[in-house]
Amino acid sequence: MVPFMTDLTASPVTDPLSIYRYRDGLYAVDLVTAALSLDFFTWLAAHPSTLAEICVHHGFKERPADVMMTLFVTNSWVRCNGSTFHLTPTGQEHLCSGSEWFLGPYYASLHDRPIARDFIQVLRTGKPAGWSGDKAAFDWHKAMEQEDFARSFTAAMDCRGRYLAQALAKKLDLTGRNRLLDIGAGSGIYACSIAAQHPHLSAVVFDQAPVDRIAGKLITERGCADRVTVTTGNMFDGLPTDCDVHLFSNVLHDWDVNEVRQLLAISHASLPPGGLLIIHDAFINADKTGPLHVAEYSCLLMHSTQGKCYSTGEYAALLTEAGFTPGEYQDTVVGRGFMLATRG
Ligand SMILES: C[S@@+](CC[C@H](N)C(=O)[O-])C[C@H]1O[C@@H](n2cnc3c(N)ncnc32)[C@H](O)[C@@H]1O
Repeated sequence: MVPFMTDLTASPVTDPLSIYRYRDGLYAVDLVTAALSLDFFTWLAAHPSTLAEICVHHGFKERPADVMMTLFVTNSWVRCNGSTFHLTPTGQEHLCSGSEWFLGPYYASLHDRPIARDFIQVLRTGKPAGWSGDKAAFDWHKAMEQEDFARSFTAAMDCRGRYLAQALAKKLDLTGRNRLLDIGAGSGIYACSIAAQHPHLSAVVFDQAPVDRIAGKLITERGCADRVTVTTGNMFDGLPTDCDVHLFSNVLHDWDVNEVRQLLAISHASLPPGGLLIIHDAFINADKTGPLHVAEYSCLLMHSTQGKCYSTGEYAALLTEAGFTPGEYQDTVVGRGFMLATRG
């Protein structure tokens, strides 16, 4: 077999963790600021509430409210007893007006930051920022149909994936598997890295135009074209049926729970019995108490996409409902990891 031109099995010499962390966690402070601008913590101290009660009282939608409460629990400002959220002593002392240690005014000069203001809209509409009725606003999915935006977004995913994909590929046991379908593949860096690490596999990169063309060029440049091909399509319309491994890498986190359900059902319908599904992403833990950097990253996704970082428990339930047998979560690098599931 001819080796790929780029060694996609190589790891970097140094650790880029802090560089990923700044980018991933960037929006969390704006969500904290938004909550303080509504004096949310003072209200919660007086009214311990379930997520549904918080949503009803404040007119919030469930997806953004869940991301917000997960951030606060993860920071130990709020705890969840049963299904009721209460302020912790830290939250009561530093986040409630009336306390001599209240830090709200320290954040007041940040209230008008554009992202903090967006968060109030996202909490109230449930729609990603820019989708809330402003026609001129940014629509990520529409933008991805434009060549220039698709090229720069795909480059962003590609450079991030160069490190994450080799780490994932090294942890996967794909013995006895033949052909991988990388769904919403972007540049194809995951398909190429997995094929490089597992030389018996072929792979299909599945994405829509113009990302398909961008991926095709990169796959050729990396010397992977003899084993990695591109198929163009809309994943919501169905998937090729000739693969025994499916990969959703950083795809499900862009979508709300109904679309995740739909995508898992489509994957189930296209895999053979015993087929393997890999979800590669940043996962909240099962009891939704961390990790902090994933709770922070989820703020960015909640702001800009229709999704969030789902918990391992939420994925296990959705996978079971779709007819898969979910496996344990496994870590890779920089707060990412994967869950495997077998098609029943
Ligand atoms: C966040 S990127 C993830 C790219 C890559 N899997 C990774 O891990 O970096 C989401 C990808 O899903 C693709 N996508 C979005 N909607 C899609 C659809 N309906 N059908 C196929 N691909 C889609 C986008 O074009 C984009 O490449």
